[in-house]
Amino acid sequence: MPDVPSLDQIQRAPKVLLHDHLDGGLRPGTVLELAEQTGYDELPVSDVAGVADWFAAAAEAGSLEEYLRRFSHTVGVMQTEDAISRVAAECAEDLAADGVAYAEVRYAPELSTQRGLSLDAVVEAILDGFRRGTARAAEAGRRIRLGLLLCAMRHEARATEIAELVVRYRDDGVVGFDIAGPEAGFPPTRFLDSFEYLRRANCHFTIHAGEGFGLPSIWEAIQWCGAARLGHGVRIVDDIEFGTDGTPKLGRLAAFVRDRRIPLEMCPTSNVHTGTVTSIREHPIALLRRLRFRVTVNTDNRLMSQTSMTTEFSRLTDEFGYDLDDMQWFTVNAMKSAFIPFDQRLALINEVIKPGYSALRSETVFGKVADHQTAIG
Ligand SMILES: O=c1[nH]cnc2c1ncn2[C@H]1C[C@H](O)[C@@H](CO)O1
Ligand SMILES: [Zn+2]
Repeated sequence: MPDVPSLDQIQRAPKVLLHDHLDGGLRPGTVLELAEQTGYDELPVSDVAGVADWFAAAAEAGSLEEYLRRFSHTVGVMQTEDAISRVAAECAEDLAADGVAYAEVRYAPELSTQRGLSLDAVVEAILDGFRRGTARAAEAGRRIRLGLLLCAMRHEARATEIAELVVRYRDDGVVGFDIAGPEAGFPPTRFLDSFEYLRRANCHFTIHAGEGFGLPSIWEAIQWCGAARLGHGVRIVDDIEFGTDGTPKLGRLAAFVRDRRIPLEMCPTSNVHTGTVTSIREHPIALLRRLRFRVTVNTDNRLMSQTSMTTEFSRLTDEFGYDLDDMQWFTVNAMKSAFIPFDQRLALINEVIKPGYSALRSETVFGKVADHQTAIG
């Protein structure tokens, strides 16, 4: 019988997050305050509970396109350097409080240029916020390290500028590139020149693929563009068949993804909300974990999907009975797949993740011994 971790243990366990959108994780109260401070008057609601509920209605979106509509209001309040920096600082603090030891948070700087900010100013405001938030978390006794991924929006045409921005800020906390936004109709090869440029510059990138569109999108992301990781990648299961005896048979693309250990940045709750999967129970993460794909667990959008790393893991534990060993497996997978240098990843695995899980495991063992002694004593 596996040791199913308690909610408190899941929260305290060191976690690694590779896929989290800065504009998908604002505190509801911050959305309201920033709207007032920056003169943004298009919020559909005017109290904190109303804001939280309004964004949470994304849970009923049912399609990626509908889900994405909610972002116009978070982006709407992220148009000044102070506002962006505050959002980034709170993001660092919130993730640290959730027990995240390392996170790569992503944002599309082009979204914050509506009032004239330059792309560079947006990036600097985020990095400044990360520094302040990380320091505040450290003061509260929580250590977190953050990297920034810059996204280009798939339905716009600024990928070249954003790729250049990644190169410009690579030594200051920007660790990679991504494309985000509607997937159907905007295939990865639309940005092939940007991906080729980044490869020649030895930069890392992931691509949202296999969420709002299927295998062709994943195939392009990997085989044409050279993505190091897949954002979601859920629909890789379309390339797995089952024999009459239930034996899974991998198609060539699925086999390639597994053989090459291409990380899948899976976001279970978000996938339910975008209609990519019907429920957590039906989520392919269980099958892919069993088949030993390099699966990782992520939040995507904490505000819209009302989630956190603790919530994601507790939902998975409830549905699939995952224990601390499983949690550590997902976490080490994520740390191995991060875009920071190898020696730093290794240090986090050996000095933070493994000792953290060992401590939790011994707690469980000693807890049992203590219970047993109480029972016989
Ligand atoms: O799950 C997603 N798929 C594609 N795009 C997404 C997802 N979640 C957020 N985005 C978009 C909306 C944000 O405005 C943008 C940058 O963070 O990325
Ligand atoms: Zn995403």
